[in-house]
Amino acid sequence: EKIALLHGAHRVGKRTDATMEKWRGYGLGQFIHWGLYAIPGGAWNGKQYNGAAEWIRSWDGIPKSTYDSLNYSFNPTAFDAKAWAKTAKQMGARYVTFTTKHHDGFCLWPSKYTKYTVKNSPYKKDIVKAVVDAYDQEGIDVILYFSVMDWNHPDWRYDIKTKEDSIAFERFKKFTRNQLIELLTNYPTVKGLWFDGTWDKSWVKQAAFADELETEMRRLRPGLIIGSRFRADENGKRHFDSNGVLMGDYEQGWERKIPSKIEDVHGNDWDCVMTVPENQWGYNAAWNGHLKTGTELIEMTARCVSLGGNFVLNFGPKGDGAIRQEEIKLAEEIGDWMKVNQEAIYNCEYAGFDKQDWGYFTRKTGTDKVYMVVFNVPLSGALRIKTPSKTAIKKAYMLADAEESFVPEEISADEYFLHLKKSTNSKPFVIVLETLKATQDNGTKYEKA
Ligand SMILES: C[C@@H]1N[C@@H](c2cn(-c3ccccc3)nn2)[C@H](O)[C@@H]1O
Repeated sequence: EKIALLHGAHRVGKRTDATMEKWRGYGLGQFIHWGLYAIPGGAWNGKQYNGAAEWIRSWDGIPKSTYDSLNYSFNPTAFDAKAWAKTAKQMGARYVTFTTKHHDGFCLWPSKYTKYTVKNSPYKKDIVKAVVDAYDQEGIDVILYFSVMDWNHPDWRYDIKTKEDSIAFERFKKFTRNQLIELLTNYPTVKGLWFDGTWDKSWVKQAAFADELETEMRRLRPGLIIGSRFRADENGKRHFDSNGVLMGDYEQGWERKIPSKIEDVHGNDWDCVMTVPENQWGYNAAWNGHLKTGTELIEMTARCVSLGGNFVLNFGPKGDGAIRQEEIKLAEEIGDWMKVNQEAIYNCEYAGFDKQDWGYFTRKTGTDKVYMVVFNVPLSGALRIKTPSKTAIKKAYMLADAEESFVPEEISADEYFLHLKKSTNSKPFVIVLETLKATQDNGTKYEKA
């Protein structure tokens, strides 16, 4: 039984416009977390903090006013947005999500609405503009990350308990709206906004304001892409409203985690944003714990695309603006793989085949072309395929070398083995399946492989 909502979802199901269809097909994206937190890089007075480096201001023992004065030390002499964009291009990223303002409130653009910006730093220049222009030139779409929570702003509140809180937070809401309109006006080519810092009660109570602001931003920038993390409905429900309907254009809940089956995505668009270490977004000089390898990140990319989402890999440039060597190396490894196999990632979607242990199926959107992205060759060398009912395999061949083809062995109704030659693949590889859906008008049951 649906309940009446004024500020819940305003659309059921996926957006069908061209801008969103392009977003849906991105496959692989880059996240960049950069700001004052990159200067301490997870350590303060020689002491390493084991939390996320971009949250260091919030850790006990950090003198907040000293942290806040880091804008006077911000002078990234090695910052080169063109070099960043080239790295992203080389990796095969089709879009970038870039931090304009993180929780600490420092703005990487010269906002008119606060002094706490790059303009009041030795660097002075508009970093957001440099990034937008450089990525536009590489043909990589730009999404701007914006944290509503702003630890620096005197009117920010975690909750609204007193009349004074309420008066202050009204000022904060105006400030937030001003900055968002400013970003959309200054950088008209950006395709969307990636909101964060929206979980505290103060903002969750602003259902009507946030709903109206989202509507205003969409009017100002038709086609703008905004995810489910921006606002809550009037009952405080986030991501999914009180009727269980996703708010915004895609689900933004997959932070450092990936859905395991198609049912988990509820027929919505979604992106997964992922760190190389367990949980470091901003630059941390000491990367501890497990660092994901190139192959692991390629597998995460394939897994996301196989379940209809995009995989967005995070980079945390250093305080001087250079990207760290470990990230450059990962971008090269991923890029080398994408150069050969990008056809199985770009403009692909959930294939509708049963998941198999050897890897992931993706489908070229709107076609009968299916890709098998293979990570785990079974000891038998036989790759099992269970096709959707009445689907035949017309052809099967290696994406990297169409001459290397397979004759599927039918082992039961709609179930086949592809027998691999005893070649030792050290890297994930892709097999193309050209399938045929048996339909009434093609007469015969359907042609066998
Ligand atoms: C995209 C990522 N989101 C930010 C984040 C959010 N949170 C968080 C932590 C506890 C509760 C709710 C949210 N931790 N990190 C990270 O700082 C990074 O920006």
